[in-house]
Amino acid sequence: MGDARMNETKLDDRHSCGPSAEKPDPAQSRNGEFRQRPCALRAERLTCRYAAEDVFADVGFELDQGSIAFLTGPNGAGKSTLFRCLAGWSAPREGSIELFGEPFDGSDRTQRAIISYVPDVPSFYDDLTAGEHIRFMLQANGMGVGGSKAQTLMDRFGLSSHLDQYPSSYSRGMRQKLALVIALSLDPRLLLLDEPYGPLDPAAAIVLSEMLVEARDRGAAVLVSCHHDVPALEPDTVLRLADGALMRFDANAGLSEGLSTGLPNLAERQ
Ligand SMILES: Nc1ncnc2c1ncn2[C@@H]1O[C@H](COP(=O)(O)OP(=O)(O)OP(=O)(O)O)[C@@H](O)[C@H]1O
Repeated sequence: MGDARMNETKLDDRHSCGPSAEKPDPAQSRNGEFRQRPCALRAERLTCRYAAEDVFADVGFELDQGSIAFLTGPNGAGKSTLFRCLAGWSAPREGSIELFGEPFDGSDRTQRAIISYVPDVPSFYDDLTAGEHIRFMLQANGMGVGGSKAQTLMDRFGLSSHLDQYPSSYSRGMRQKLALVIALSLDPRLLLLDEPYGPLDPAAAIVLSEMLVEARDRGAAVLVSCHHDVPALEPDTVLRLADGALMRFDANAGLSEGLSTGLPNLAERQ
């Protein structure tokens, strides 16, 4: 289920990723000028490990507001581990995360409130129906339950007639849709989705893509992990995590981090 959020935050409160006077900024371009752009998320030199082994080391990237990035990579590369770090669910062994220009370690509720994170296997309360989950999450985040956004999202996913059922009686795809409805109905400024397309049928996958484009259009930053091509969605950036390192492909420039060609298809990137 999406991360609990305590405050509603306006999306148009854009923060520039420009450098502070105190420290050098990795956004500095080759000619020494700074790229002033609205950065939602910045990870610097992240290292995560389980027991004595690093899953990845020295990983960094930026995600702009109003943009969608795909996170790809083979099984076990560390995508879910990276998501948990970015969502503040676990601490990196080394490195730092900035959320809209402020240091983020997951301890600040106001910061957590602007993130919706849907893990690869969303979990739900046993004794709440789908409708009760939605109302609970909206109330917990100080949002009115009378609004139609969650209802509209349920309609679009074909779940409206299942509001009174318990998620435990849902199929895997239905549970994924419910988690996505909750995450999106909270109007997050940063949306972290770990393999959301996996259990969705082709029609639902297109609906999700439409929802993510709408989220991007209203200024949200979206990071989505995926193993296969995603229908009806063009990312702005593709990140590939493999062998403990992160590569970045810019969808417009088609070039980054030493890669000299445009975007290969996702299957080639696995
Ligand atoms: N709780 C844990 N304890 C120990 N090792 C773990 C734990 N969670 C994950 N790992 C290991 O960390 C590595 C990265 O796992 P992770 O789930 O982040 O990869 P992934 O890229 O999301 O994989 P997939 O594409 O299969 O979902 C794997 O080798 C995995 O076995």
